[in-house]
Amino acid sequence: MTSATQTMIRDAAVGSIDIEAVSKSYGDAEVLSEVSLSIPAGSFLTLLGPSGCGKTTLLRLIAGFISPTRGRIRIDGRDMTDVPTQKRPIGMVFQNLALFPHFSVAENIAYGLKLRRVDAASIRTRVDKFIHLVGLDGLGDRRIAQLSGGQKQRVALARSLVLEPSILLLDEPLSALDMQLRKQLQFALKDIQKQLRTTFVFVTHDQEEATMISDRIVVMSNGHVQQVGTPQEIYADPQNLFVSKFIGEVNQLPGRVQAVGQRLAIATGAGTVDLPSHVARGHDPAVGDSVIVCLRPEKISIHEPGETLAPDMVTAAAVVRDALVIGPLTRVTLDAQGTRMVSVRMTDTPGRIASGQQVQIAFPADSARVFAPLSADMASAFGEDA
Ligand SMILES: Nc1ncnc2c1ncn2[C@@H]1O[C@H](COP(=O)(O)OP(=O)(O)OP(=O)(O)O)[C@@H](O)[C@H]1O
Repeated sequence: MTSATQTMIRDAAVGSIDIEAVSKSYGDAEVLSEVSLSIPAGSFLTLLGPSGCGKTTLLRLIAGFISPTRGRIRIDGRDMTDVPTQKRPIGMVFQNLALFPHFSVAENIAYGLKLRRVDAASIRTRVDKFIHLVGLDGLGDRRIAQLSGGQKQRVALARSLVLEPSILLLDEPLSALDMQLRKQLQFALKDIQKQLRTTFVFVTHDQEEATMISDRIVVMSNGHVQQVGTPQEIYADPQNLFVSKFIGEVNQLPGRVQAVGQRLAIATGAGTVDLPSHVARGHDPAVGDSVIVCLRPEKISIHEPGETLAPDMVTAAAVVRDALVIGPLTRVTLDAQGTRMVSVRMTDTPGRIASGQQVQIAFPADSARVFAPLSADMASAFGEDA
């Protein structure tokens, strides 16, 4: 880290946000329901969910563009619910950049400082610092019209950050960029956030993007928070079927509960599976309940029929449909007695895999998760009937 960036590091104690039981209605329609969320100062938090789930509404509430119907919003412990936007310690970056096209990069970045009547020498130093921070060295004199989409987005970022807000709100800032540029900017954003320790609240509907850049993710649907956690927690231990399906790929075995107690016996199309009862999430399954057994593809291993496996492995007979090599990983699609399953393994894993091959698939019993089926409104987010 350069000494220039060191001087910009803020006190990590500022920039915390507390959202307390916030609801927002438009007419009869409640678009956010009782959302409570604590965002620590200096963290990178992402609001993730399908279109229309309320991400932008929550961001606009934090910004103060709109007011909650119920609930309070605090910043650094201070009630900001009725404080106007310009008095909140907040900067914003949107997909629509609203840069001044005929101004240079430096003039765009300097704009907010000039409005604040900062002296010319300080403006020059700060603009140079932030041009460097966002990786635009040497482009200060370029017109905005002469920049690529990614470079423009970097200017927008610098223009907000140069005002040194303790919180930066970012609403799908990368969604107009092509994949490669998007990846570069994701790394740049994460790096800049780490250096400055500004609190970033980032909105996306792209789960891969959320997983790449966030310290913590808030998964939302239909105006409700479904789960808050690190990307790893949310992937490894989703608390309901919506989160499980929304983050990463998941195999689903619909089934009916046959026995409960210390173990759960669940009859599925691929046979009866016997699981420890602690793998159930979000509900206590009862005998007769319809449930969905979920498995991440990397938890499913492929073996010769009849091969003896460890006692904690759940097994089922299956036929290989196809195997696709994607660099270091091979994605194997299987038919487990009528249920489509996907297994992902390292390409250099020993053992032959060929279409039509009869195999035994297996997974550790405690790697499964058992959920209640999706409600109709949640199923619609995946284009499904419940
Ligand atoms: N001013 C408004 N008046 C009425 N309804 C609104 C208004 N603003 C948003 N909504 C509704 O609130 C819901 C949440 O909208 P919001 O923009 O927060 O969703 P989002 O998760 O950001 O979606 P997207 O990813 O598509 O931007 C939607 O059903 C939307 O139609």
